[in-house]
This record gives sequence, C-alpha cells and structure tokens, in this order.
Amino acid sequence: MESEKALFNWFPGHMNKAIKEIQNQIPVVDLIIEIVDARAPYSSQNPIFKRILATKSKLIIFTKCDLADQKVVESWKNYFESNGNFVFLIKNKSVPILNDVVKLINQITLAKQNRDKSRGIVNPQINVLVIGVPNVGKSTVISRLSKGKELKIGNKPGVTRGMQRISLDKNITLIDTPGILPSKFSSEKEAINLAAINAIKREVLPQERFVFLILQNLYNNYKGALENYFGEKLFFERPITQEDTIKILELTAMKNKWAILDGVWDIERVMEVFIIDLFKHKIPNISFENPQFLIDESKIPNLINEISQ
Ligand SMILES: Nc1nc2c(ncn2[C@@H]2O[C@H](COP(=O)(O)OP(=O)(O)OP(=O)(O)O)[C@@H](O)[C@H]2O)c(=O)[nH]1
Repeated sequence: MESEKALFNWFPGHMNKAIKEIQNQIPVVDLIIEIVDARAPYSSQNPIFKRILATKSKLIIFTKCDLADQKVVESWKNYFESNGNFVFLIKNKSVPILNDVVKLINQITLAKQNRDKSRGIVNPQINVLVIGVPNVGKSTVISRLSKGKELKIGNKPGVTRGMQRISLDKNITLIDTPGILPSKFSSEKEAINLAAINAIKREVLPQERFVFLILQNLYNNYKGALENYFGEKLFFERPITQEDTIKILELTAMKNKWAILDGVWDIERVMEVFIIDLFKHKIPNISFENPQFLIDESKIPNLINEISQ
C-alpha cells in the first residue's frame, strides 16, 4: 500500500486526536470489532488500524448485507476468515444480534478469560474496541448491541464523535470510537468506493468521474440491474467507456425530456438523480468490490471491473 501513489489527501483534523485516544486504549483492549460496509468491506477497512492494532484479535462485522451482492459477501467472509479474522454478517436490520455477538466475543477471548481465571480473577473483564470508517453503521450496531440505548445515528459521514463505553454483558465492555478515515487514499478506486458507501463526501471527487467509474463497475457486474434502473436494454461492449456512459446519460435525459437548450441534453441532472438514487439503494444487491483476484495485500483490486477485464 505504501508504494502506491496517494492520490487523495483528506483528513479532518479531529481524526488525529481520535487516533491518539485510540492508541492510548490499546494496552487494555482484548479484541477489536471492526465494522465494515458489506458492499465495500476492503475499502472500508482502515489501514491506520491495520498497523496500530495488528497484534489484537479482530472480529469483522459486516453491516448492510441486505444492500449487497450475497455471493460477493460470502467471498469476502471467506477471504477475511482465511486471513485469521472472525466474521459476523448482519443480514438484516431487525433480527436481534446481541446473543450471537456476545457468544462470539466470549469464544474469541476464551484463552484470555481462562488465563485470568487461573490467576484467581473470578469474572474476567473483556474490553472490546469498536472501530469503523464513517457511516458504515457503527452507531446502529452499537445501539442494537446495547439494547436500544439512546445514541446519535445519522446518514451523514462523521456523525459519531468521542469515545463511549458501553456495558454489553456482565464481563464485556465496548469502547466506541469516532468514525475514522484513512489519512490518505491509496487509489482513486478506494476513494470512489468510500464515496459510494457514503463514508466520505462524494464532493471530494469530480462528479463525472465518480458516475463514470460507478456505471462502469455496475455495467460490468450487474448489467441487468442497471438496465432495470434505466428502463433500457444496454448493448455496449464490456468494459464500457466514458463515451458509452455519456450515451446512457443522454438517452436518459432524452427520455425524461431534460434539456438545457434545444438538442442539448441535461446529463448533469441525470448524474445528480443517479447519485441520489444510488444512495437511496435503488439499484439493489450490488457490491462495489470483490476479493476474487485479491492475491495479496500489495495488489488490491478495489472494483470488480478490474478483475473481469
Ligand atoms: N440498509 C441498511 N442500512 C443500515 C444498516 N446499518 C446501518 N444502516 C444505515 O446507515 C446509516 C448510517 O448508520 P450509522 O449507524 O449512523 O453509521 P455510523 O457508522 O455510526 O456513522 P458515523 O456517525 O458517521 O460514524 C443510517 O442511515 C442507518 O440507518 C444495515 O444493516 N442495512
């Protein structure tokens, strides 16, 4: 990752402070829960934490599986498990998760608990640090785990602030952390993925480029879903080019009679509507990245289209 050119630099000041606070907690932490968005679980992992929390056991909780491609989610689960992590999938928003997560935490930390017991500690305490980039659904998970205790939840990047301690069970304490972004994005595609899951503001990327790369990815992997969305059969060769995507946008503007001038179609408006619809999940069951060809961490295909070409 270090060798890749950092294309973007986007690091709100408060995040440095939060990272220092997290570092201070490391000695008392027994387990990390990293919350990731199932549609882009690799991009939504924070490399800063990979380094500073490398020695700790990790449970990766996938949120938003209901919005993702189920097959791709399973591949990611296998990928992370084969790299020594534990994985828990939140498949829908309403099924209770507390008992399963508590069971998993106890299972993962069993050796530590047994060690403490052998030293005479009757009720060994487990501290779990919960991390995740903004908007992955961390507050939602914590709120579900803490039985609905009042927490701030929103659909804007960076709503969660500060570190809260939440008692989960008689022996488990969660330490919540603010949503923290990587200090640099290693590639444009990683930034696009983070914008696609609303972890960073989409405005940090040029709109046309964002829409092109998302459309290219979706056309390569979910052509049928894209055709349903646009209400058109699409006949471009894979991978579609930027010119092809402009044709799709123009066609949509024509169908809607959205013109700036006579014969000049308002593709800006189509792009705006497409982005809003993407964030409203109007194209269902899509993933933005796939582990299929992820051979090692120095070769990271961030979007599925890289793989299928
Ligand atoms: N469809 C779906 N939406 C979810 C799920 N989990 C969370 N959300 C939605 O995602 C949005 C962000 O959720 P939050 O829990 O506020 O995310 P966060 O990670 O705490 O965000 P920050 O405060 O920015 O760090 C909200 O609109 C949630 O309702 C899920 O499993 N499925």
